[in-house]
Amino acid sequence: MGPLSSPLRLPVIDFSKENLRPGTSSWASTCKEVIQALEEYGCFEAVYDKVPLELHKTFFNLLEELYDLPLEIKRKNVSDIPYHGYVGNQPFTPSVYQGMGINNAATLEGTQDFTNAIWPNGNDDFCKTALHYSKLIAELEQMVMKMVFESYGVVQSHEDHQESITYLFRMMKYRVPEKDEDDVGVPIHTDKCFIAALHQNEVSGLELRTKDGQWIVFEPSSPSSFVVNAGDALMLHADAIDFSQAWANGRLHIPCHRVMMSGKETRYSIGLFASPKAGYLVKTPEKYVDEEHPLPYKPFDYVEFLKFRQSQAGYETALKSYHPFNAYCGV
Ligand SMILES: O=C(O)CCC(=O)C(=O)O
Ligand SMILES: [Fe+2]
Repeated sequence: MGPLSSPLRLPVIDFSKENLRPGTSSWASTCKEVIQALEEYGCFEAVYDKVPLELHKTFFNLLEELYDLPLEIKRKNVSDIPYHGYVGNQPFTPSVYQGMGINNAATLEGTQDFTNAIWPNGNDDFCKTALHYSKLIAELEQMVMKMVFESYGVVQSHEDHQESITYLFRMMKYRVPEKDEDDVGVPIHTDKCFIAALHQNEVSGLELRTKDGQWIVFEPSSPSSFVVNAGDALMLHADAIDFSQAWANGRLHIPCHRVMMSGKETRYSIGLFASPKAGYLVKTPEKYVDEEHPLPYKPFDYVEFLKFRQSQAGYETALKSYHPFNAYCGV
């Protein structure tokens, strides 16, 4: 096989280094790799062994048990925010897909709320494991976000940013399509969050689109790998910074992606999505706005935005643009 036929791969970035701490040379070189990858692909493969393999395995076993519960139990995972609760077995969702969500994940309250809704007598094992697991993944995302802020020269805003976010932990099951059944697991979309970290069992299916329209199938190079993916809210943030500070090449790519099912095995995956908290107004910090650099987007409430996306008007907007922030809050 010549180089032309070798499949495209995501950049691989090692987050397992011993002393990956701000101020060290490995931190500085990893920052560079992160920004290059986010600007070119909007995503990368993070090798992150702070989540022990045993924990991945334990959690994915619990996930199988969770999905073996009757549908009426799984439907107890409700949320008034679109795609934050149980999704599946409805005419408008892909037939092979089911997803459930822990809101306010990486906190004891959030994880307990989920557990108590599904198991009224509690399920300590699930609760503890999900909490530990999501906290470790959140640490990876926090590192990546700190690197983004540092690279764009606004590291002092990272703490405020950290205060403004909440985590949604989504757990997905994709069954093998039947003969002649649609093999789409998740239709093409961009994530709406700031940043997401995704991990899968040994079954691939996640495909991410490059700037020039080619599809990269995520084939992890190690069992400790995550896809780190930039969402629409991060583009907004980076645009604002870029705008105000006239950074050359400071624009992130937000990759469209999808899940396609093939083969004969059930796919499980998880994603931790860092998003603005409900009621929190996403806006360009005032210090970046002046006559020369007018507001790039109108301030908006993220959860209201998600609700808009769910409405008929939002649906029609999404058909026209994969980057619906412009349509929703463009100046
Ligand atoms: O299952 C996956 O790997 C990705 C799912 C996804 O893109 C999403 O839930 O937004
Ligand atoms: Fe996604």
